[in-house]
Amino acid sequence: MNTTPVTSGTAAPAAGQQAPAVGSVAATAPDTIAQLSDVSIYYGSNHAVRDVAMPIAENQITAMIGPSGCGKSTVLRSINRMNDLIPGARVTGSITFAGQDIYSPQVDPIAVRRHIGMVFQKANPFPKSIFDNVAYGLRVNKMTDGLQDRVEQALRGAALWDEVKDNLKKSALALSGGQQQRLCIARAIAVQPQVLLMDEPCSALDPIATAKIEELMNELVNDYTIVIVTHNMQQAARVSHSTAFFSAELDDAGDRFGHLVEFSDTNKLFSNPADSRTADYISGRFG
Ligand SMILES: Nc1ncnc2c1ncn2[C@@H]1O[C@H](COP(=O)(O)OP(=O)(O)OP(=O)(O)O)[C@@H](O)[C@H]1O
Repeated sequence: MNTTPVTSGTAAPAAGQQAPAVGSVAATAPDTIAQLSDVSIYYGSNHAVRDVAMPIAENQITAMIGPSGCGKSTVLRSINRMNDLIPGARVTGSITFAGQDIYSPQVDPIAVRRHIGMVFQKANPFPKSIFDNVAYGLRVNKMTDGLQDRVEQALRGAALWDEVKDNLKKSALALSGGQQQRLCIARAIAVQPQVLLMDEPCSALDPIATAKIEELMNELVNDYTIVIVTHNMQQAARVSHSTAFFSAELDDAGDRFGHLVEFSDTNKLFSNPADSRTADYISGRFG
């Protein structure tokens, strides 16, 4: 991997090129692009998530499952420093990306978010044209050489090009919910990140649109590393290579906190979980 630091001066790659990797890889195994170690996340005085340790494997899909409030979205957002945008939120422990601690003071969170993009639960296109939505991040990141090509590539990558190529000037808000979510994926991949974080990307979609996104994820994983939070255990079982099962417990003071119960190969987690709490959850006895 390249050793470009995550600073605001990170050079933009040319159209068609993958963004350079960040940092040295000395501290991580070759197929581990990110590593969470002893991660705790606070909202003010609320120690909401405790002691999470898990790897994120490169060019694989990692799923995070667990009951509501166990901290899945909180952990997901910590992987690209989106929690920085929430007043009072704080992360301790370490999260490395390509061997570099993304919370180190030298690291620019905006550069982190260009390398580690995000797609949200509810499609959130800007009230702009389809073209301008995809071009948005490219313009912000000054990646405007070959802009038309970059937009086309991103829309092709998100399996949306054929449906919109004759209407690029149309408002993104006129697209269907599933198309809007694929547009948001196109917007995220346009700046050529290495990791895509997806927070329940199908929860607002019907089964057909959901199937399209799952199919798309299977294609995207050839070029990107994907981490998905999902409430849908079947979805996690269908699409992911590894699964992290989170749960929530009460501490001695009666405060509720989320933690990682089990992380393993998806097939193993669903067929032969190591922890009885995982077994209870996946069999529907809890949650
Ligand atoms: N912006 C926030 N400000 C304060 N507390 C928050 C915030 N977001 C989450 N929390 C708290 O952190 C804990 C974990 O919430 P989080 O949304 O990460 O869980 P989750 O597993 O993703 O839940 P769900 O499946 O319902 O989306 C909860 O106690 C929640 O109240």
